[in-house]
Amino acid sequence: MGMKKSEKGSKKVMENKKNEKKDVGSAASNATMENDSVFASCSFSSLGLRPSLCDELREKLGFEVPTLVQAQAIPIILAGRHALINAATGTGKTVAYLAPLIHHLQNYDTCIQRSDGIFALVLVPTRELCLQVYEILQKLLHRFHWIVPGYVMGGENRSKEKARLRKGISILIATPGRLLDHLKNTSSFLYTKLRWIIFDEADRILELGFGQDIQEILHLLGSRKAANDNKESTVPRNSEFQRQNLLFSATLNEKVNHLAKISLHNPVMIGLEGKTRKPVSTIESIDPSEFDEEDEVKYSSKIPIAVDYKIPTQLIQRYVKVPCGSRLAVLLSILKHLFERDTSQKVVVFFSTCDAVDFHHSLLSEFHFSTDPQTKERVIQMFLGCQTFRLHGNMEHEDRRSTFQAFKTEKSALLLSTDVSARGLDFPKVRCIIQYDSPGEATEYVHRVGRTARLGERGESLLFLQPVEIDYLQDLEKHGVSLAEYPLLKVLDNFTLHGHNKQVKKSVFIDLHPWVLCLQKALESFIISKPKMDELARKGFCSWVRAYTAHRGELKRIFMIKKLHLGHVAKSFALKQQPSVVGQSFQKQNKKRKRFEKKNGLSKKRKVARVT
Ligand SMILES: Nc1ncnc2c1ncn2[C@@H]1O[C@H](COP(=O)(O)OP(=O)(O)OP(=O)(O)O)[C@@H](O)[C@H]1O
Repeated sequence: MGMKKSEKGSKKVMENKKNEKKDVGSAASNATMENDSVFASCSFSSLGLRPSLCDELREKLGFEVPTLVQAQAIPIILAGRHALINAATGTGKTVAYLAPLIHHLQNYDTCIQRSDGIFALVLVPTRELCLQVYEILQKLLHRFHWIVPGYVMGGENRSKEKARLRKGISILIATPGRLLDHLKNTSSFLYTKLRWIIFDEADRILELGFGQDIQEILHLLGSRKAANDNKESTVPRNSEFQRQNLLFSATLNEKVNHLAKISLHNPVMIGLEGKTRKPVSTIESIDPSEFDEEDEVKYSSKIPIAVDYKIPTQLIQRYVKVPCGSRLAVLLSILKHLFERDTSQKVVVFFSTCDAVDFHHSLLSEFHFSTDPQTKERVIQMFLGCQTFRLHGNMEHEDRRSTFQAFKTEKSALLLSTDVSARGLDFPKVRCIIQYDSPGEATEYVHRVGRTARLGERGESLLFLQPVEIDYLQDLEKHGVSLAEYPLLKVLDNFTLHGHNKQVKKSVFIDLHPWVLCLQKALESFIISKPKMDELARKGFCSWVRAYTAHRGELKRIFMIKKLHLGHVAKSFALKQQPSVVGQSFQKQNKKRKRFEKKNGLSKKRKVARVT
């Protein structure tokens, strides 16, 4: 390779670096930082990217101008700085890191070769995100055929991955577990020329419990420094370049702090306005030359964490308060309303467990409904006329892959998913996000709703809360997220029940609303008539209760299983009775709940509410 062999090559790299540093300032002045706009008023070439790459961005991805985060991050990354980048969901962070890598790799004097091994490593939390980044990379590298993209991830065939690594990959996208596996067991995996390590959705990687793996990966790659020390690991490596590590997420929390400390050297912060000692609202203020030794110590010892999360300003965020026993009927009603309002649209519903996804998926794929049970000639039709997909971590790898691709390309469809879809996935034209099971941490709320309203497009989100969970809104408020109430009764009143819709006085109580009662009855009859569905409902119920008890920290106070009536939870799975074989722990929880109700006089209140 050129720069390894020739002095001229390395001189050129140095010269390029100097020019890149100069470019930081000039690009900065071109990027207009308007708060409400997604795009910057400058061109990709003014950020310092090579013309051929700018052509590729335009021709292969259709990107004419950079987004704001791209305008901020690209010059910094081109300048070789470590960076921590925080920007709202759907604002173009992927290309913000891919473009500078490709710029550098196409810039080398002599073309890089497969035998050089990897130059850049992108770590992502999920398989779907791995594939998504790989696809974008493939498109961007179309004309730069000598730069080889590749991926390794859980679920794939190890030997095939080994073979691909042996042949050589220049930019590798990986999930942490599988990467560590190859680092330890694939002798032909060459990473002596590794120059960039990028953590996409850094906080999620850590939340998924990959912290230990990441430390080991950084250590094996020779890119880890001790937490209290700015020196990098002494693991030998053969690289003419300085390492450059980058951390990206729409939500940076305390967990990222340690990772930043051990992996970033004198980082530039982007998108943490007001939280850093030096404001970073303009690029000029983060000119690398401004950083001194004192900054370095401060920045590396404590990364400022944004308290307020960035949510697309055009997103309409609402919550709906639903009594536990009516949750299922209300979910189905809202979905029906959405797909009748707009027959061509995409909606994602988030659940807390894989079993809950399976149950609701089977139900929605099979449930028929007639609003007129009296007439002889009943018109029985599918309750929802749209195509329904499911996605979760317990699915077969290939099913997961095909669902992900199919939902991407569909024009109108419903996706039922666990949080495996919450991070980074870019499904075009998703119009509405429903969080049927609450997300727990506010960060997850932000990422789930971030699957809509991407890149300035419109979108709406709806959070289901039970009356006893309503304090969760305050938790979101603490992060600057406020939600308006969804007009549920108005939506329910619009459904017609043949035979008695005009006469029936509409109820102000959701659980006594005639439409809800009728639908709930039909759902329960449907489940009872299908043993397979009944089994799925029971499994869904059990895993839901387990997940509910797993809320952590502060949230335990809000999501308390003992505040719930398990019979009502069973109703939300269209089960007439609470499953009897639910294990000792649930029975214990039930007793606890009863004691709690007795102590707080809740059971009386409940009875009163039912009478009214
Ligand atoms: N400069 C651009 N011009 C037009 N479209 C763009 C541009 N940059 C990115 N996009 C598009 O914007 C969408 C969001 O981009 P991307 O997935 O990179 O966002 P993100 O910030 O990483 O989101 P998340 O936080 O959810 O991971 C994608 O569909 C992408 O193709």
